[in-house]
Amino acid sequence: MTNQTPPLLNLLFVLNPVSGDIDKATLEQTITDYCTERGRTANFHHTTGDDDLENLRAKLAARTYDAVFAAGGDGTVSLVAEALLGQTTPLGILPLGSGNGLSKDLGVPQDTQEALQLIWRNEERVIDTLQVGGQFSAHLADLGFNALVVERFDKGDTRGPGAYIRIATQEYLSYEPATYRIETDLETWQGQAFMVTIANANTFGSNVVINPNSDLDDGQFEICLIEPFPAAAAPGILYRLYNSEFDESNYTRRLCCRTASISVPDAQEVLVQIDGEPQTLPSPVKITINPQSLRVLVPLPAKAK
Ligand SMILES: Nc1ncnc2c1ncn2[C@@H]1O[C@H](COP(=O)(O)OP(=O)(O)OP(=O)(O)O)[C@@H](O)[C@H]1O
Repeated sequence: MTNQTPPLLNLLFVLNPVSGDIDKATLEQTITDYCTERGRTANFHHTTGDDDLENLRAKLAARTYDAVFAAGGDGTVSLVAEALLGQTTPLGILPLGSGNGLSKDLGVPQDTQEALQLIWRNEERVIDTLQVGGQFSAHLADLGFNALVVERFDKGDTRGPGAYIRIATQEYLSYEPATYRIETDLETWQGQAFMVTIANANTFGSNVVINPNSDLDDGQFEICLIEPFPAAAAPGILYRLYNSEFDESNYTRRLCCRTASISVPDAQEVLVQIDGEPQTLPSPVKITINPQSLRVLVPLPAKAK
């Protein structure tokens, strides 16, 4: 569902200074100039990495904004989305992270100057979000291989896509898939998996399409399984993942559902990656949907610009 918005005049930009290893020294001035030229007011809030959700909520409680833009990667987008959950204020995205998955799913331009056009040419879309083990997720969460790589990435000194690929290659060589038990409102599946993705959206920031042809606003989500595969099958699986052919592989399956519970038999806790952030959660991990819970700004369709 999309709606034309009234002019957004008073804007808050939530800036993550470290995301994506991108220098943002001149970003505030660029945004301020762009907004001033178009009769908008730009306000700024910087994340610190500590108590960011509480601090942002306090800022939003103290003053009303017409829209709040996340200027960072998926973690920053998720932070702002959670602060705006269930409210009428829309989320805008300036993609400035390592991967920027949700912005790609929403068709937001990856170039900052082009993305800034969202402040005056936009429409609003209302999307679903998820609760994964009690934690908010606007985009994608997973257990298994990717969660492990994200945890190692998070502990490392280097950000950006190059560091992610280097760690993934190292971890793949020694990775042992776990057994998962997945109970949804419709079915039960148990078996070994290389990774288990809980998908509200379609595409990882790396452009891997883990959940093709699914909607962000259909009241349901998908659990996308990649089962253990021989090394010789890896290039074929990767090819399918980059070409929206997830269901065409012999090693993949998708469960579509409204609620789910995922456990690793005999494990008390599991490592879960949620919107790019690694977390250790008690097993089983329960997943529920927050239907139509977040307003997001998306570009106007091409013919309406
Ligand atoms: N000032 C800061 N100093 C250090 N870490 C910060 C700061 N502000 C936010 N963070 C941390 O940044 C992380 C979120 O980064 P974000 O996801 O936006 O960018 P990214 O990881 O580079 O990109 P992507 O998620 O697209 O791969 C969170 O872990 C958050 O705690």
